[in-house]
Amino acid sequence: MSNYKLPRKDNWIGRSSDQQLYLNEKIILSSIKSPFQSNQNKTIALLGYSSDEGVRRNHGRVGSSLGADTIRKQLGKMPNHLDNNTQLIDFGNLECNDEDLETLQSDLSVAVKFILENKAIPIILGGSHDLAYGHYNGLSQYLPKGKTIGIINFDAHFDFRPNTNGNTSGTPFYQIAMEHEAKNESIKYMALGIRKDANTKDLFEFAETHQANYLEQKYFCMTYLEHVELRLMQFIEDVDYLYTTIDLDGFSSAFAPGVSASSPMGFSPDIVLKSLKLILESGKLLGLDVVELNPNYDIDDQTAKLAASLVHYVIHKV
Ligand SMILES: N=CN[C@@H](CCC(=O)O)C(=O)O
Ligand SMILES: [Mn+2]
Ligand SMILES: [Mn+2]
Repeated sequence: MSNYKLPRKDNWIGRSSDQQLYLNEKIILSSIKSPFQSNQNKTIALLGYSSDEGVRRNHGRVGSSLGADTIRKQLGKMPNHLDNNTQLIDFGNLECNDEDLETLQSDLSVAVKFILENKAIPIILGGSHDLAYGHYNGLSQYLPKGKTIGIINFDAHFDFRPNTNGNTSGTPFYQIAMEHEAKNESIKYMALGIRKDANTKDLFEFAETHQANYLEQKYFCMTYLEHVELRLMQFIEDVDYLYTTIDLDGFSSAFAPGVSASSPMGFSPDIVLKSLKLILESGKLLGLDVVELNPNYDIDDQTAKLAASLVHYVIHKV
């Protein structure tokens, strides 16, 4: 794992209380290279994916390589409501230093599998959305054959672009779909918040021909809560495990300006929290990531704080 960087204490700043009232006091820094035994009831493992290459190849605005550390800096300032039997570990970052995105993705798969084998729950901090390909592969390599993983993607985009010219932030679910197709299986995928003005006709056609579930942005809101919950529950019932990926560019830019491709007409945090509640209560969540934070375009740290709040919600409910 040549791209691996150890966790840094200076990413965990904030108030100190001597009673672990804050997450910067709760966090444990550990190396992914040394086996750990989770001796607690629950262990949550944070790992960063730091690369701009996927966005660069996808013609986007670079800066997501700074995302993981920026989320940590906000998360550490937040209150700790975890009980003493829950461990929160920072395993540091996987960083792409030589444009070798494909190696970074396979390093991520190895790391995710390692985390699961040690009975911890992986939460990957991004980082561009190409990390989804590595994250998903790690989850699937960990599971016995025959178990199904449903992908729930909160996103303005399908990310079904062909990877003919290499993997990018726009290709992860195309790659997964094609690998399933080669085995005569179909991808179990649900995208929430898809924007018609941000996905071309061929991407919608790909979604139809590959039985992908999706809800357009105009229906992914509190007005249609019952419908959203029904569609989610139907999807969750049909799979053994869940992989959840939150692309911050799906949120309205009123909430998340700090991304590569912002969405003025995006969704709101309230409907995402309702959806996450269902996902977490299903007990099927295997791994989760928050992707595409680009601090270069953030305003007053709003997007970083939103990302940290989402992680805060998940770690306290998982
Ligand atoms: N992960 C992002 N994927 C989007 C980016 C859109 C854009 O840059 O405008 C996509 O490829 O469609
Ligand atoms: Mn995406
Ligand atoms: Mn997106």
